[in-house]
Amino acid sequence: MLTATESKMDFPTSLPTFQLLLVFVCSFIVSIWFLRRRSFYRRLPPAPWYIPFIGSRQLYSSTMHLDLTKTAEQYGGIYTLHLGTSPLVVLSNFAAIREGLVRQAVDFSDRFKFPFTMKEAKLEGSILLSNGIPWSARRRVAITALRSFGMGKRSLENRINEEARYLCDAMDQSNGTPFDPAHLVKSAVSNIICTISYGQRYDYNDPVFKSLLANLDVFFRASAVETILWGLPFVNWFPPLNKFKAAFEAATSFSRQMVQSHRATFDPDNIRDMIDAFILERDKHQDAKNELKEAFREDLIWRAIHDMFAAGTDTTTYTILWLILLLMKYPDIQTKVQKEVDDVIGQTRPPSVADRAHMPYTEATLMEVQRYRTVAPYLPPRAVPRDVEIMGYSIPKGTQIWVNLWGALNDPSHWVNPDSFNPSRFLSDDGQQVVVPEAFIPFGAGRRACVGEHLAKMELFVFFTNFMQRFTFIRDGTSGLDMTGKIGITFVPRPYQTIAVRR
Ligand code: HEM
Repeated sequence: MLTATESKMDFPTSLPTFQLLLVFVCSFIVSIWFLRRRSFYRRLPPAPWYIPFIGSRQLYSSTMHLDLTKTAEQYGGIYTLHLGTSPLVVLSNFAAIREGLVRQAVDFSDRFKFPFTMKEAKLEGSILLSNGIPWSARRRVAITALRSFGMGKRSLENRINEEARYLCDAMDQSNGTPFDPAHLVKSAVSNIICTISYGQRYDYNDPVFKSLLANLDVFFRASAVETILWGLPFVNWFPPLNKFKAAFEAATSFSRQMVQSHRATFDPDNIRDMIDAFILERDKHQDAKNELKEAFREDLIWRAIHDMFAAGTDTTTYTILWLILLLMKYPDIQTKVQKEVDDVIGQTRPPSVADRAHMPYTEATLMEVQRYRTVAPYLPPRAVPRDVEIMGYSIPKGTQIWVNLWGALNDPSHWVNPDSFNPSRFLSDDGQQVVVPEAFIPFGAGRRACVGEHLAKMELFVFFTNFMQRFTFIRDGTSGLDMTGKIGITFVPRPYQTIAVRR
């Protein structure tokens, strides 16, 4: 039998053996994990050169849409870029985008979580930037509200026609002299989503409305480098980001106040607009003990409403501004649309969405504007929720995914001469039918595709036909027709002047 002293003396020899074994087992596990990880990373799609710790030059480019598309010509439709020290995978032609967003929709539908999450931004209340059940529940309420208060409804068509008349009247005040149409178009477009979301429209000169739109612009016009900064974890305090924080605070305080005032007058038997629809949902789930209660938290409602306002204003506005610029550049196309408008609608009756079916050339022109100068050239970044395989490559869980819509809309295997502006590409041989190629995806694809697609198409058609009933847009002799545009969160024309000549 061992004495206490002898048994204590055993420890110095047995403990290191145990520790050694532990270290060995841990090292073995870590090595296996590391080797598997390394071989997994080795199977990432091919990558062009990049600067360690800074990343790939394509991501810092002021013509990012073109650079991403050019890279696909060399590396294929799926490739890897680097942002800081992290790889990110780009889906950059139609085949790759369809494979990810449609065929593997479950794994490619999450948004990347931006480290730029100043507390006030409340990304967890967003539609555009949240994930999981809260995202799908909010998305569902927004789509239902759009249906109830808008999409496809005759009352909304009347509202858009009414707004188009305000807009044409405001343009008419230029009396045939050059003017910049940006503020007028933006105010008119924004008034449609304001009617649906807040239940009211605003005068184009209302100072509160003007400052709301100006603050929205600060965000959407962020440069490529600035948006890259939002994706880095350690720069939240970085002074150049303060202007975005201030603009965000100012723009969103509007939605916050609107939600408060709606709450004060809320009547569950009279749902007036989208804010009321969200308040109703919140009341339904307030006693629940699940994610829906969290999804519709009272203090988060404004966030989803702000998303609808922002996404519904910027994209449609700049599509119309590209349209006016292209009409000036291609007067023959403008004349053809005017003829179709005269033949089908005439000069006196307000346009109707039902006319679309009889106006293939007008429809084809709008589609070609959306293809040729797509306002959303790349989608808000996504991330894969687990390790996934795609097109023979492996992408580790959490990797950021970029989707280059510009690549799909200019993919030479789907579009003949993609660099030329040609509405006829969307027409049947006899010019009587609209043909929609599968690679035409300006509103995205899959589970996260744009919730406002139908509304946007309705707005584009009604505004366009109202313009063509009343005006011919011609260029101001002194200013050029610059098609290069500017990349921010959306792709917009540089400021320009037009002359709206009364027909
Ligand atoms: C010409 C006009 C428009 C274009 C080109 C456009 C395009 C897009 C695109 C490309 C996306 C990203 C889809 C994805 O990630 O797969 C998107 C998302 C979204 N759009 Fe639009 N959009 C337009 C108008 C609108 C309008 C009028 C509204 C609101 C009424 C709207 C609300 C949204 C929202 C809320 C999302 C986020 C969807 C989600 O993450 O689930 N958009 N849009």
